[in-house]
Amino acid sequence: MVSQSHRREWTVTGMDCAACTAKVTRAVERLPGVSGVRVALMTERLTLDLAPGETATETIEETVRKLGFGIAAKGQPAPRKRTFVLPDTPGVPTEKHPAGAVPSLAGAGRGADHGQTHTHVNPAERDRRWYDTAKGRLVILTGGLLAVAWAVDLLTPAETGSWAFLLACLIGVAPVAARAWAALRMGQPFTIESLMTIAALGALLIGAAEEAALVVFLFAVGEVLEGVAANRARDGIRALAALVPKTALLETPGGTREVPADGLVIGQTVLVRPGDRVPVDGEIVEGVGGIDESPVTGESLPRTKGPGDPVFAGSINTEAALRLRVTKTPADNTIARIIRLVEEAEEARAPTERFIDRFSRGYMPAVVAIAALVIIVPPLAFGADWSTWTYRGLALLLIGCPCALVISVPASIASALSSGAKRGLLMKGGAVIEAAAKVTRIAFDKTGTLTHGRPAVTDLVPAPGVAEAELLAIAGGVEAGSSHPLAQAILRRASEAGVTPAIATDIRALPGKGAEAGIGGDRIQVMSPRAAAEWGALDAAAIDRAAALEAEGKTVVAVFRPRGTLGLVAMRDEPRADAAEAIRQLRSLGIEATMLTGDNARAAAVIATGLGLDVRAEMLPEDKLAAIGEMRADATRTGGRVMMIGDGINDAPALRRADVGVAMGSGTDVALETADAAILRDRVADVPALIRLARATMGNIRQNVALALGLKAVFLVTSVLGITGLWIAILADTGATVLVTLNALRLLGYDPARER
Ligand SMILES: Nc1ncnc2c1ncn2[C@@H]1O[C@H](COP(=O)(O)OP(=O)(O)OP(=O)(O)O)[C@@H](O)[C@H]1O
Ligand SMILES: [Zn+2]
Repeated sequence: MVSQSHRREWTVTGMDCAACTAKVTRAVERLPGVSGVRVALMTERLTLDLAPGETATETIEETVRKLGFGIAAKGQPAPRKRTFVLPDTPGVPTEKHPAGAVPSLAGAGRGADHGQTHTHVNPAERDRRWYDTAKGRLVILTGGLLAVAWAVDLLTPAETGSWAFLLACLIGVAPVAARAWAALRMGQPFTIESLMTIAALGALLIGAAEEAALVVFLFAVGEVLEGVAANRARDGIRALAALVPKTALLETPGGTREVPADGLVIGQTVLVRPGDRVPVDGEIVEGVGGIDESPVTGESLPRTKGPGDPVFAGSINTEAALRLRVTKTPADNTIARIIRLVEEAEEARAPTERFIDRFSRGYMPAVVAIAALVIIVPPLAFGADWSTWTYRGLALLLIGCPCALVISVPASIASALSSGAKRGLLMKGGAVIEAAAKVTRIAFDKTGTLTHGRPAVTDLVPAPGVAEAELLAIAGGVEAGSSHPLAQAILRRASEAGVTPAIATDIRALPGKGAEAGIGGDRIQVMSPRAAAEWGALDAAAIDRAAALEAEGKTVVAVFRPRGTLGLVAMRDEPRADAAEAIRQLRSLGIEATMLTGDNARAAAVIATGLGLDVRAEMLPEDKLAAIGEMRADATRTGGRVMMIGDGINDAPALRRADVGVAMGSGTDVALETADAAILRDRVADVPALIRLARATMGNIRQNVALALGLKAVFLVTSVLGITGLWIAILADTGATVLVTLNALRLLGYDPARER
């Protein structure tokens, strides 16, 4: 049976905690035709898998609305709560250009737009004020009623006053009870609203009308505060989405036209004026200028780019007018993929989070049962006063709300993900953060990770009777089809020397060893001296010479054919400037770093000694996999994890084998999907930064869980003992939620680059 379910997305607003998302999930998954439900708190996204032909979206939207949340199809503006304004970036004008003011490439000079700095406000993201929302109106309603009741109480006999409080409480709790009722009808008896309603009505029963009215008001205030805090945590993700301009200047035969950026197609040419944000991933075809990629990669220094260089959507063109050829569809932009990754990461739950989820599911009913016992047992068993113990039981009911506990983990994780994304550190979710925090060993790929990955030819050693140019031409011929860094080095040198590579046939790569091809009737091999020696291709003098070059930290390849050796080519790849410092930082974090390389042992040792880390050289790709397996077995014994850092291009298997595979540098574009994490800048120092961020996040989560549980525990005891009352209970509950969210927000300002 071939049935194609389809996926649809909505934006759901007003969810402040994981209890809210659970409510939505459980209500929607019961609807006919719904097979898969995902609700993301921080991105406010509802994703449903619907049966073929299922279009009853009205029922879905109606259901969510009944629960008290706002909903709109993805891309439509949904009712919001706060104004969201992108921080003003000096010198960056908005993408709105006055009609007729579109400059041509020739006319657009440096600073064409200077002096006109606007604040970028995305109208779709313009939120409503808190007091416009249902929760906000509840605050005003309950607060107003409470004030009136107090006035009545002051000015009239006590009897009338308590009637005023009764009325205030009943009217105030009505909207809450309605939401509780809606959830109850969808099979969810225990929600914060139902607890609240029971507590308010119970307080009325025992004659605590004034306090009941106050509790309803404080509950409403708490809801608004929670919403504000949750929204703050979301801003990070929204800021990313707001980076890409909505319009682009498309070049057409009829001139330059302003078009929606999301309608661009590959191959079109767009104009990017100085000061503008780049609207799309593309390649420069004309113009040279500094590109500030900090919004995308976190790299703060603008890089000078010219024709042929790639640029990312969302980066800022700082000085010159540029003409770009569109190379990626807008949906496939690097920034779009980063946003998707952060969003999906937020939905991927960490083990800790799953545990808390399970815990809180059984927790609500347990709280209700305990509260019932507190109310019933003392009066029945010991003849204690009913109203005293009812009061204490109700307080316990309010304390029992698990909101703070349930939001503690996702709030920290969402903050950490946004904080990381801002700095070009991407992690795919809570599970990755948890594993990264536990890393005790890191395996580094050498080429392109610890080194620049752009070796240069240093020595050409032709065999007697062979000309340098001939050696280069033949080696270049074999390497012509290869993207291996060594091949590129040889080809660059050939082109610099004006040597045309020989024409080669049947080129074959020998992974971890070299390459071979047919040239002029001979089978030519370009190989590591070690592999060449296995062929018996090198004489003693050549072996000595290769060893001497390798001892200088160079990578040597031998070029030979069955009839004899043609010579040696030595190349050198410089370590990245910050690599040694990064390794030192890792060591101070208690992490053991090892370099894995296919390169020769002597050269590898020279580089490793310079950087101060262990090395395992002359490894074939499968050896690297085995080494990571060993390291994992070793680390897990002590509860540690193994991280592998590579450029993501040819080491994807090794990245997958590690507990945490991290793709680093420019190749990450390719690796975003396969690696667990990515470091967008070419910086080794971002590796310790990633570890620090992960550890800080786990620390933050521990603080949050302790804070939530601790506050609850303290007030649980004081409520049962009758030391604190109903309104303290509700304050403690929402207070804990707000504190936990604020604590999580501290991660947004956490600078993982700083050693502490
Ligand atoms: N295309 C090639 N041309 C010449 N030599 C090659 C080529 N491919 C591999 N080799 C030889 O095999 C060795 C190992 O190559 P491999 O690709 O496994 O490692 P690498 O990528 O150079 O280094 P690392 O493991 O640090 O990334 C190289 O040092 C080189 O001697
Ligand atoms: Zn809640």
